[in-house]
Amino acid sequence: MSSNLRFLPEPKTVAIVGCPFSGGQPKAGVDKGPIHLVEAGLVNQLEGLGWKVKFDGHHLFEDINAQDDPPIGILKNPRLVSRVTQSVANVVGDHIKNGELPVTLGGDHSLAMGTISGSLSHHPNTCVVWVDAHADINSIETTESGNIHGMPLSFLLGIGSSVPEFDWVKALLRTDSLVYIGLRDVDAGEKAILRQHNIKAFSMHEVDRYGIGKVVEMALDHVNPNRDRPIHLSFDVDALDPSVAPSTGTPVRGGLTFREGHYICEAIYETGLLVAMDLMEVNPSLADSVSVEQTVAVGCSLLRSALGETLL
Ligand SMILES: NC(=[NH2+])NCCC[C@H](N)C(=O)O
Ligand SMILES: [Mn+2]
Ligand SMILES: [Mn+2]
Repeated sequence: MSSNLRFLPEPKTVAIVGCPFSGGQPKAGVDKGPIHLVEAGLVNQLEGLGWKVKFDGHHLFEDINAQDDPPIGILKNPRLVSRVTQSVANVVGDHIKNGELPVTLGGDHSLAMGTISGSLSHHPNTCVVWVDAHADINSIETTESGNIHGMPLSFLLGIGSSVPEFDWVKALLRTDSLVYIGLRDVDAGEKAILRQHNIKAFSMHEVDRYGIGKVVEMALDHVNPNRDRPIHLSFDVDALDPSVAPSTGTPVRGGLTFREGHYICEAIYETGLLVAMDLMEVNPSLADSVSVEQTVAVGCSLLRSALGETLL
């Protein structure tokens, strides 16, 4: 059987990049997300879909003492986040070079600075579909929290003043190569950035108006009109409604339904253009055990949908 993914040779191989990292935001526990996803049986589930699965333990990150990592401006843990995401960029890039599909499990969404850099290093023409309640595009000038998980896209796009600590991030992503789905909690400074750079976003308002089928089609028409560019799917579990995925650090009501979230993954798989996926912000320390189990299960099932599971 030949791979249904255009940029992936046979035998179709997924490399799980578990990233137990929480330094891009203040809540403990999000570093346990990847461990829970793997313990829930993710590897077997993907093998069940016909994938060869590579997973040899979670990524080990260097640690930097808090006192050695004072804020830059108001950015918190800047050196730690920079080094960790740089190592993730190398790992993800290497998997793609080896002909594998990297699936990165977060951990907080600052990790996407690494994963997307990794994708772009091998496929410079990659477009990004960012599924999130948040825009994660604050610059050093606009961030109010100083949490870098709210900022990865500004670095990747080269928006705002550069922060020397993040010099390794090559601003290789073009503003017309990014599209959002699911936004509903966007900071004032971020709204200004989206407007100024004409960045395409389908908020929950558009999901309500057009339906998810049309929204995904319009999103792909924007970044990938000829359906020939590699796609990096970065999925923040908080894009889903908190009733669907409660265990996450920054839940926002009014989110995607279970089916809408899965539809996005199914439709991206159907393009045959997926080259990398992130599943971020699962935090098993937040909420009760039933909610945790529910959130972890939904994370696994989103990943299965993006890797070809169908309903029939
Ligand atoms: N990946 C996330 N969950 N991001 C939440 C970001 C929230 C807020 N916009 C901030 O800059 O801090
Ligand atoms: Mn989010
Ligand atoms: Mn996010």
